[in-house]
Amino acid sequence: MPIDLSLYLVTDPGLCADRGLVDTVVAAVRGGVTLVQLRDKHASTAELIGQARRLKAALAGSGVPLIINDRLEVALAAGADGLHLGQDDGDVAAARAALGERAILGLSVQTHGQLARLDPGPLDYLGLGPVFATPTKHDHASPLGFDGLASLVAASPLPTVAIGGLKAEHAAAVRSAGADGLAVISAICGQSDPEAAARAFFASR
Ligand SMILES: Cc1ncc(COP(=O)(O)OP(=O)(O)O)c(N)n1
Ligand SMILES: Cc1nc(C(=O)O)sc1CCOP(=O)(O)O
Ligand SMILES: [Mg+2]
Repeated sequence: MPIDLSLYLVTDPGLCADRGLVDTVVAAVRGGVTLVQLRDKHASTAELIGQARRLKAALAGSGVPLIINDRLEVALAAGADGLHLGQDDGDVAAARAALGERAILGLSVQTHGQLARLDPGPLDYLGLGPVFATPTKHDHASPLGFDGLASLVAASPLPTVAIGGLKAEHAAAVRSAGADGLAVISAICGQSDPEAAARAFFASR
């Protein structure tokens, strides 16, 4: 089945803390989120596996896949639906071999050079960013803006999702740039009503 990248929620332990990770994700899915990524740069492997299993149980029956950020062993142990890797997070061909053909495998891309060097074979989608500077990721690359995003999308051999500083009011411009969807953290995770925050991304459709 093709992946629906329309609205991709990436979680953050700090921003989701008030409402709790699972409640935030469940509410966001009610609001229309189509894909969820568990991203926690500080949790131990055991903690991440526990979080992933709880999220997977909460998403059961929703049709929304659970992707794990960075950590192949967590994706495997938790039976997650996929993995998202950055440029320095490991070998995509090895990840595909370990996860199997049915898993969803994504890769972050920031430059045309990275695009030119990648082998799309093992991959399902690319995360392109950051569109804007964002305090949520301190080590992000130079912002692309919408023109830079459109240029990468046009050269991409795979479906794309834009990320970095994106809010509901950017949905139309991201789609005009040709991306298949938006990935967001703070526009949903940090909000008091994650369901309404997610719904707002579809308001201008
Ligand atoms: C959908 C999506 N796109 C890009 C990223 C960033 O991945 P990476 O560059 O590996 O940075 P970290 O998220 O690991 O800090 C992502 N997570 N998801
Ligand atoms: C996880 C992540 N990756 C980025 C990239 O550019 O690859 S930007 C980013 C953080 C996105 O958070 P927010 O939606 O709050 O700006
Ligand atoms: Mg990473």
